[in-house]
Amino acid sequence: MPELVFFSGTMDCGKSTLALQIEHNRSARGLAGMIFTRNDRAGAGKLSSRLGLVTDAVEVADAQDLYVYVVDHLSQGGRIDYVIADEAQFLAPVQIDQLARVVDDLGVDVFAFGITTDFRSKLFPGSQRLVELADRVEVLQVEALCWCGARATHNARTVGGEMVVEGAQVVVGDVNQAAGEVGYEVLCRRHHRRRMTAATARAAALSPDVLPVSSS
Ligand SMILES: Nc1ncnc2c1ncn2[C@@H]1O[C@H](COP(=O)(O)OP(=O)(O)O)[C@@H](O)[C@H]1O
Ligand SMILES: Cc1cn([C@H]2C[C@H](O)[C@@H](COP(=O)(O)O)O2)c(=O)[nH]c1=O
Repeated sequence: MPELVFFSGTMDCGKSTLALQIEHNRSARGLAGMIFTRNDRAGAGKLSSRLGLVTDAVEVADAQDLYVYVVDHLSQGGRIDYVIADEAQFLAPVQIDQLARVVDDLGVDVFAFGITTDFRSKLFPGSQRLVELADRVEVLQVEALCWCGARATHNARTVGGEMVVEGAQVVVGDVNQAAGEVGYEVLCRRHHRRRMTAATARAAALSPDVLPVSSS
């Protein structure tokens, strides 16, 4: 049975790497994939992983109908055995419905990859629709870690290392950004709730208030 599968996790947990591996394994066996992406850090029309691999992809536009795109490709004699959609959190809910239709009406597997929640721990609309429609939601096996060593489950947006909670839902960026820049850090829920990033935890540990009291 063809499936709509949502591979979800925090930022930096290996989603794009897995997407590239699925693409590699299937194309190595002569299967043809259609790869969609949106707002990849490597630029328009790219699917990239932090491991350095990158491949060309179709950059999805705002109002693009993904079902029609796939049907057009097939009717022009193209072949599509599976679809990969990376950065799927940035797709509109209606585009997720179109991907589900690709599975149901065309019998093509769709593998979608994305983060579930934003920096405020609210669902992205595209991810919400994926959770609602997917045949399976798969959490990636290689877990990203919070600075405390616990499994990271949440994405924090940072400015100069400090967590911020105001701003637009979509700001393309990366983890480990230079000081002063807008970046992201993955945290466990406990530290996301307390807005405690690696930098603020380090600063708190160095604060004189928490140094051991001298006996002299
Ligand atoms: N220098 C490195 N050596 C080994 N693994 C790395 C290195 N840099 C990144 N990674 C791996 O790549 C993962 C990020 O992969 P990526 O596909 O870009 O993540 P995602 O798409 O989920 O944001 C990290 O969690 C880590 O496992
Ligand atoms: C939490 C959060 C993330 N983003 C952006 C930042 C990155 O460009 C992508 C996630 O990419 P990754 O391959 O999973 O690392 O999403 C955003 O726009 N808004 C957010 O709240």
